[in-house]
Amino acid sequence: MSTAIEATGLHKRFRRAEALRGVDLTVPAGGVVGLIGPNGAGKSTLLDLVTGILEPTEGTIEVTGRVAYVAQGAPVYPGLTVAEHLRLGAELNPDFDPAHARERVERVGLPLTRKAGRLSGGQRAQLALTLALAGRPDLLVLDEPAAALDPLARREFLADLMGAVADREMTVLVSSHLLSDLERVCDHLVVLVDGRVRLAGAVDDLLAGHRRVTGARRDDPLPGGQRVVAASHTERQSTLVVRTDDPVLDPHWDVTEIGLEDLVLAYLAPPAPARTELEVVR
Ligand SMILES: Nc1ncnc2c1ncn2[C@@H]1O[C@H](COP(=O)(O)OP(=O)(O)OP(=O)(O)O)[C@@H](O)[C@H]1O
Repeated sequence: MSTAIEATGLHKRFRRAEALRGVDLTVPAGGVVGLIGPNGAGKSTLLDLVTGILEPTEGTIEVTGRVAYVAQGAPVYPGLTVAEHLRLGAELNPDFDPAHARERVERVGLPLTRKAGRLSGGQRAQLALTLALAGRPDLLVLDEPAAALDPLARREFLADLMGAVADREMTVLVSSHLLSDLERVCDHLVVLVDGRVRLAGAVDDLLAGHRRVTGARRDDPLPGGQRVVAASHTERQSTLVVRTDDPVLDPHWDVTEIGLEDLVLAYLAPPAPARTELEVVR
């Protein structure tokens, strides 16, 4: 499988903050990659490095093909009309496909003569997405594209984005701090916490490789080689999220599958202490 993004040992320091603290990441080409993490995790910084707006302090990043970037808030020129945006796009970008842009503008119902400053938040996001797609990128990067939209507009925007992806060979890297935005649309997930990648992989593989286990509380350290991602305890019961490629056969534990939201939440929580390891009986 070819690679869209390859980052190795990526650090980015600003004067006061270390936004990225050693990111190693391989993003396969094709499909939608969700970048999720809490506020301040370094998502925008990583996207700025992917798009070449920023240079890393340390490490390397390689991106394959043409890149289009819709930055946070879907910036457009408020004083220019929709038609003027299309003309500007064509002038600035030799790869711009004006027919595609015009067809899309009509389809999503953007009035050509309306100034961008008078469009709704959802329409502005659509305009920014149209301009990006018309550049026929190999990699489309979107930073919190739906943040300003209400839930319905959000859903429509993301569904439309999925349609655009299905029509062509393209990788989409889309960031959000809301998993609900991403879980319906992404094939691949990267969880960034505190400037580091805490989890990355194909969604199907991630779901297959984790289980939630519950059982009567044990205070003694649990032997075994499987990694506990998160643990919570009541007086009597322990609930663990474990990373395991092997079936958990110990009858002490009740094992269930885990949904994507709970899986991501487990990785967003502070890491479980190393001693809480679960015995896996093969
Ligand atoms: N230009 C900058 N100058 C100084 N510090 C910065 C700059 N850009 C980002 N930072 C800092 O780097 C850290 C990561 O910020 P970043 O915007 O990449 O996070 P984020 O995950 O995109 O957050 P959010 O979800 O809030 O947009 C933060 O501590 C932020 O204050």
